[in-house]
Parts: sequence; structure tokens; C-alpha cells
Amino acid sequence: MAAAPSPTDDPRAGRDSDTDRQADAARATVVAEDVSKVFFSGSDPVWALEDFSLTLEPGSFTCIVGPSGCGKSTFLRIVGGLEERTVGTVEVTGAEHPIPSAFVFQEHGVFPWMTVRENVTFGLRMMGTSRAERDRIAEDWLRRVRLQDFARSYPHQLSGGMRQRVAIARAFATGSPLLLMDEPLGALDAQTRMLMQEELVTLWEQERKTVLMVTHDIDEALILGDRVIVMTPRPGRLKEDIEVPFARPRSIGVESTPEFTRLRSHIWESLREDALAGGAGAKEATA
Ligand SMILES: Nc1ncnc2c1ncn2[C@@H]1O[C@H](COP(=O)(O)OP(=O)(O)OP(=O)(O)O)[C@@H](O)[C@H]1O
Repeated sequence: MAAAPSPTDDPRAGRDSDTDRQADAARATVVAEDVSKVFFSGSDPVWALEDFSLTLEPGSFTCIVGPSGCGKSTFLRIVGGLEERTVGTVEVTGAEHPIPSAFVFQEHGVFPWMTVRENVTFGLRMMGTSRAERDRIAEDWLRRVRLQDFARSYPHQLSGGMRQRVAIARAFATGSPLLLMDEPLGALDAQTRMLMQEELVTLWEQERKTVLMVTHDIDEALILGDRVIVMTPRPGRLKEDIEVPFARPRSIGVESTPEFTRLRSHIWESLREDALAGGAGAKEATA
């Protein structure tokens, strides 16, 4: 007989109601096959991606690292429908939602003319969610990102870390089954970034949305991700697909384990190898 689940077995333990649990159950599957992308904006075509294939399981957290300019953001934008692919297919399935994917960008992702609360509920307003439901969800998310005392503040009144918490809360609050994060913590100072990594991993473990995140920070990829995808220099192709073995719930403490050190060195060597071979610059990645 299977053992009864303990409170820590349920990633959504502590959530408010069954409705929350059902609403949060929707997660996307992403299947990208042989995606290539050529930009024709200058005199010469730029091959950003070539035959890049990736499958994201529902409720998984996947991080992409790679040399600067290898096409990471381009791929994220193609998955989110912000960019057209030149060749290949991308299918996002498994969860019907009015907002099929929600983005978190590195900076400037919040609307400066809206209050924190308005930012957090923006997607819900676009979906036609009732005022009462928006208020309930806003209260929940503002509390979870510790911004309940700043609901009426404007982004310029917040620190960079607080602004990113708004952007992250807004993405989660939409209930979208797929979150696409492009260096969401990249503009933060080192200390704030580490704190935010812990907060993000906790929020994600409660929600288990499908997440695809681009980062230059190898440690961040290993702390947050179930998998780390290493890309080649441009045109970006899949170089390595690494399963991250650390149990969840995870804390920043995994950084001090020998396995973490081994994986960090392995990924760094993989990026460095390309840089030394004349690739586009693993200097952007931080070991
Ligand atoms: N709209 C565009 N028009 C022309 N070229 C573009 C466009 N967008 C991206 N590129 C080029 O495509 C390549 C991949 O860009 P992309 O931003 O996806 O790389 P990246 O891996 O995310 O880079 P970084 O790590 O530096 O953010 C780069 O050479 C870039 O200059």
C-alpha cells in the first residue's frame, strides 16, 4: 500500500481551496521540433537557431544557458508567439487558457503608469475576470511576494528586486500554464538575486507551472531547474540536456554539495570549450 502523502509531498500544500488546486492543475506541454530562425534585417541573413528541438514536460522547470547571441531569447520568443520561426514546428498543448503563456523579462516588464496591484491583475483584467476574483487573487499574490504594503505604489517607488517580484507575481497570477522567463533576475545585485532565486523556487514549487527560463547564471540554472539545456554558439543548437538531480523542495543550500560543484564545472567547461573554439562568447555566462 502506498504511504499516505505527508504535507511536504504536496507542492501546493497550504493553498486556499480546492478551486485553487484545480485552477493550478493546468500546465502546458511544449514540443519544439527542428526549429530554425533566420533574421533578414541587415545586409546578411543571421542564423539565430538551427534545428533546435526541445520538449518540455507539463509542470517542469527548464533552464537554457548558452553563449551570448546563440538564440536563447529568440527561442523563448518563438515559443511564446512573439517571433515567427523560419522552419520547424512548435506545439503548446495540454492546457487551454486565455493567456497561453506569460512572460517575465529582465527589466522594464512592469507598466510604470500602473500601481503594483494593477500590474499584478493586468492579465486577469484582460481575461475579463470579475473585480471580486481579481481582488482575491491580487491579495493572495501580493502576500506571497511580500508586497502587500505596496499595493498602491508605482514601480518607480520600488527597488529593482521589488519590481521583479511584481513581474513574477503578475505572470503567476494570470494562471497561464506556461511561464517564459528571460533573465528575470539578471539585472539584480548578487545578494538580491540569491534571495529571489529562493523565492522563485518556492513559488514555483507551490504552483508547478511549466517554466522555460533563460539565464546566464549556471548556479541559478542548477538551483531552479529540473533540466539545464546547454546551447551551442550561434546558430543555436542543442549541445547538452542535463537532468538536475537535486530533490525538491530545494534551497540555496544545494550549492554546497559536491554534485552541484561537479555539474557547475561540467556546464562551465562545456561553454568555455565553445568560447575557446572561437564561439560567440561564453564570457557572458557566470560560473
Ligand atoms: N530582430 C532581430 N533582427 C535581427 N537579428 C536579430 C534579431 N533578434 C535577434 N537577432 C540576432 O539573433 C541572434 C540571437 O539573438 P538572441 O537575442 O536570441 O540571443 P541570446 O542567446 O538570447 O543572446 P544574449 O544571451 O546575449 O541575450 C543574435 O545574433 C542577434 O543579434
